[in-house]
Amino acid sequence: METELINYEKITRHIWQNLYKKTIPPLTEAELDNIKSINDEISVQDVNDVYLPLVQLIRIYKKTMSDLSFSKGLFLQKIAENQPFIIGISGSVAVGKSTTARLLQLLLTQSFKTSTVELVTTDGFLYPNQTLTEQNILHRKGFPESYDMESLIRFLSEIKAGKDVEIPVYSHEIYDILPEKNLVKSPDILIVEGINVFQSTLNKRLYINDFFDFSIYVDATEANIERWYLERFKTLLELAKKDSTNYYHQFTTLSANEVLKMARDTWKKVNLVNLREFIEPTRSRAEVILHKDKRHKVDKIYLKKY
Ligand SMILES: Nc1ncnc2c1ncn2[C@@H]1O[C@H](COP(=O)(O)OP(=O)(O)O)[C@@H](O)[C@H]1O
Ligand SMILES: CC(C)(COP(=O)(O)O)[C@@H](O)C(=O)NCCC(=O)O
Repeated sequence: METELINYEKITRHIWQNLYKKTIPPLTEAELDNIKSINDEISVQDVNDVYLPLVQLIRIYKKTMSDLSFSKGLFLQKIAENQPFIIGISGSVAVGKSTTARLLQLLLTQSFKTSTVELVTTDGFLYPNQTLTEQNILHRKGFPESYDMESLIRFLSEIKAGKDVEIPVYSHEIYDILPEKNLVKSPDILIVEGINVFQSTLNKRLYINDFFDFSIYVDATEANIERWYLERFKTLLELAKKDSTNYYHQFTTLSANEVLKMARDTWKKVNLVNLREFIEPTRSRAEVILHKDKRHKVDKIYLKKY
């Protein structure tokens, strides 16, 4: 990991948490309640020590992006359009991407009071089960070939151009793309979260990173991520018990041991393979790497130097 991250500044939590400490106002009760509504396990200490300084850093990137775009406009003797600021968040399945993304959406909404902040997950760009089955790659769901990357890039390009865009939605409950679409109204800030956001189209001509103004990789050890995956799997099955339309309902009659075996199998044969072959190799495309310990507490931060 250390040579791979040669162009990163490694920052301990202790140093990071003291950055900007005096300029950040403490969270209000209402703001704390909002955070707990995302996931009541999120540590308030982490929000204060790690995520609020991160928001300050994003503020710097946003200002720089807008200054550059203004200067480019002067050079071209054209009035620069206001472009949305796009943040990409990647990492393994079950590492905590969606929790981080929702937390960041909330903190950015609170911090940039006049800006709209939208969040999109890239699972909506998975091919529908029918297409995956026709191509005999249903078992490869989550791997690069299972995503319609051209569509994802078209979406990002339209958002950059300031348009409202309709996108497909994936349901974990149904385990497929839903028939209805979601309208993403042209935002000031867009967060795009998914295992594939630092990857390219299959022909390697276009890289999704080119659309990002800031990017985060959420990192942890394989053993911890596996544990979070297994725990989440158990919760999903619990929730599916009463809902016969849920994809996981069919597994709710299995014994606890059988469930554990099945989840371990999926982790080992699908998600771990995907992590090692296609997700972790994209880690060094992120501006910031947030490394979490076994309790989801961020213990190390890496910031790209150049
Ligand atoms: N900061 C956090 N604090 C506590 N639990 C977390 C945190 N981030 C993620 N989790 C838990 O870890 C599991 C995986 O998180 P999730 O955001 O669903 O991952 P991903 O979107 O990467 O698949 C979930 O059970 C979630 O509740
Ligand atoms: C839909 C996904 C490919 C996307 O992962 P996510 O962006 O939700 O982390 C993944 O959650 C998934 O379903 N993988 C297939 C193997 C499994 O059922 O875990």
